[in-house]
Amino acid sequence: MAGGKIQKQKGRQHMQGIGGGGIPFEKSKGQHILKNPMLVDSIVQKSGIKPTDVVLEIGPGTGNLTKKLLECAKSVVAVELDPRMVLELNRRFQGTPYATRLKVIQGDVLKCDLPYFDICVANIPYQISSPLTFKLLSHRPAFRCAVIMYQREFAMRLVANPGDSLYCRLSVNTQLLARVSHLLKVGRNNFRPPPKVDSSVVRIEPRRPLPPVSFKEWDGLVRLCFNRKNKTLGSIFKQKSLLALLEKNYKTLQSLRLSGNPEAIGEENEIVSEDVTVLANMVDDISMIDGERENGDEDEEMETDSSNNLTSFKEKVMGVLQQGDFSDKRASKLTQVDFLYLLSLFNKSGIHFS
Ligand SMILES: C[S@@+](CC[C@H](N)C(=O)[O-])C[C@H]1O[C@@H](n2cnc3c(N)ncnc32)[C@H](O)[C@@H]1O
Repeated sequence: MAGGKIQKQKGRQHMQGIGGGGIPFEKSKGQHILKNPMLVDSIVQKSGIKPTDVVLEIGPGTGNLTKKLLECAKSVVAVELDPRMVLELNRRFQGTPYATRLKVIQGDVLKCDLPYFDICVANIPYQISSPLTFKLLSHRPAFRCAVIMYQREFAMRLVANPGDSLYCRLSVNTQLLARVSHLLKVGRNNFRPPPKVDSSVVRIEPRRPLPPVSFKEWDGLVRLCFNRKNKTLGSIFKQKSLLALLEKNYKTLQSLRLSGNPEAIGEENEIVSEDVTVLANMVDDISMIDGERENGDEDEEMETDSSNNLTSFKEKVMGVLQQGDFSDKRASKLTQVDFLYLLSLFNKSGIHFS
């Protein structure tokens, strides 16, 4: 493995330890280098890389994982933010048989265009976990699988099932687009310097084909439901402000349709063409915290006998929930299929969430 001994950096709290070539690690860039060769081997082995594969590595650092990837793959494209690491990486592989099969892109992976790849294998900086995951999932053509090291809690949210305490909007949205499975638990002492949290390696396999749903609509509905994931859908959809918003959407779409405006949503369940871009955009606020609102921060519920315009719209919404037997259900227990069914029922009644 590359890298010398860890040295204490007095007075430089953002730098913890020295990497290969004497590079001080920067905490702000999530620089925690894998130091356990057996773990690196295990990650590569579980990735199932074929000799014909192009592998994308994000954040190669000093190249400990990169070297093992180069041993199995046709080629490796590595995207690294830190120019010092890029220099170190080039120095490490220069003059070796690997040099011609490694391409290093210097830059922020969230901002650069990703090339074609079959598999992504990466020990990523944890601060970009969410946007990076959805950037990968919106990449086309879709890759075969990604094997990624995440902070343990983030990983457990990705793979959480209905009823699990960590089941949240991140779980539902990721699992709509991909099959996710937990591969390995990784203790913090496998890294230099050790991070404050434990980690897990997760496998992500994009679904092909993707479910026929507008992701903007999907995320609109899921966001509402998980805002209060332990409340019944009946009580969530009784909120006056929510009903008013949905009704406004409903009326706008009705009038656009009547006027023949092409921007109006056409056939129910039609998939809009910009969907893939939407995936990358909709994740900005999908973080580890699912944003459930505290009790006491409740919107006013619509009275059943209120005689304003909203009453009939509320009945329409309640009718949709009853039709699918959803009134007493909670987001925390709903499966992908449940959400897809609920969305289709709403859409069939002309109610939309984007
Ligand atoms: C957790 S370290 C992994 C290093 C190496 N792959 C290993 O396992 O030993 C994360 C690496 O990602 C790089 N990095 C941080 N932010 C990045 C970004 N936005 N785009 C690309 N690389 C980034 C860091 O400089 C660092 O080298």
